[in-house]
Amino acid sequence: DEMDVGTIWMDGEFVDWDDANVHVLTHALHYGTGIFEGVRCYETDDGPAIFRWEDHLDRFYESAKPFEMEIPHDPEELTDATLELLRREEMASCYIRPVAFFGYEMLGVNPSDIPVETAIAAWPWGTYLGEDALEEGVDVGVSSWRKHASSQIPTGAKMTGAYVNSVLASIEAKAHHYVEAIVLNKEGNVAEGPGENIFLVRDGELYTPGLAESILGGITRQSLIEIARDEGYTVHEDATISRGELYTADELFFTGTAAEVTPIKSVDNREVGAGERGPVTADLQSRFFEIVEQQPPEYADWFTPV
Ligand SMILES: Cc1[nH+]cc(COP(=O)(O)O)c(CN[C@@H](CCC(=O)O)C(=O)O)c1O
Repeated sequence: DEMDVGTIWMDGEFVDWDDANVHVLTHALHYGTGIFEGVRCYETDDGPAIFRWEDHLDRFYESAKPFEMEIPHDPEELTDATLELLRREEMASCYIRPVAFFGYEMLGVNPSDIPVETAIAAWPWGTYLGEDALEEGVDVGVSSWRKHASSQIPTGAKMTGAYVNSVLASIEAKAHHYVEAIVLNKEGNVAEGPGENIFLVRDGELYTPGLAESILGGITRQSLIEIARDEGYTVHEDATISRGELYTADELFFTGTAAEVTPIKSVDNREVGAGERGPVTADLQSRFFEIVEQQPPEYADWFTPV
């Protein structure tokens, strides 16, 4: 199949893609008790380099904390395994998916005696929201499913089971012929996308919901905040954005490892601004891609060479 790039690292071994399997009574399959990361490696002017690897690896271990999950591999081992995987597969630009999960022992909700399994896969992954999404922008719909509150599931952690919320929102968006959803939190204010953070531009200033809005603290979000400020923009990073403000925004865009910087051109069939990628979005999008392709010295610590 088109994703098969050869080998996958599983608990210390490199195994063939087709042999990277788990038992059907794996705890995480039944109860959503896995944690994962999404990381991009970019082909830069100085060779392939992973974008903000340390930040993603930090979040990987943080995501395990609410489950009292002990990942039986230290950061150095996972870093070496990832670099070795990318070198073996000779992939310059790719998407890296580390995952750790309660494996197979016995079922029952409590995972405390279940062994933890860890795997790292990588494959080429193009534009997340469609071929022309980065240039043309995407049409999105506000979901009728609300984001679970961080008091119900820690939204700062990338827990596999939590993504049923994102899946439901995504199914609904597609059913309504939208490319993607925007999910509101239980207060009815804007949280994020199913797999992305969101930014709003109004009168040249940027606004993005903060952690109190039950969002994932995205690494691309953090990068865009820093890049925008370096470019002289004012950024409100703990904004509370109401649904109506989505309709009257000058510009909207998603950020994420997979989504990168994707303009939003309409919400619930209302055009955003001129109904196309806005000027501030275009400016920050091109600066983001310039950075990930050229590794400029001022952002050098964001890159781990392969
Ligand atoms: C809910 C959610 N919010 C925000 C983000 C952006 O976070 P960051 O990647 O650190 O900037 C992601 C990443 N979504 C990952 C999974 C996508 C998938 O379909 O699976 C990703 O972009 O890798 C989310 O899943």
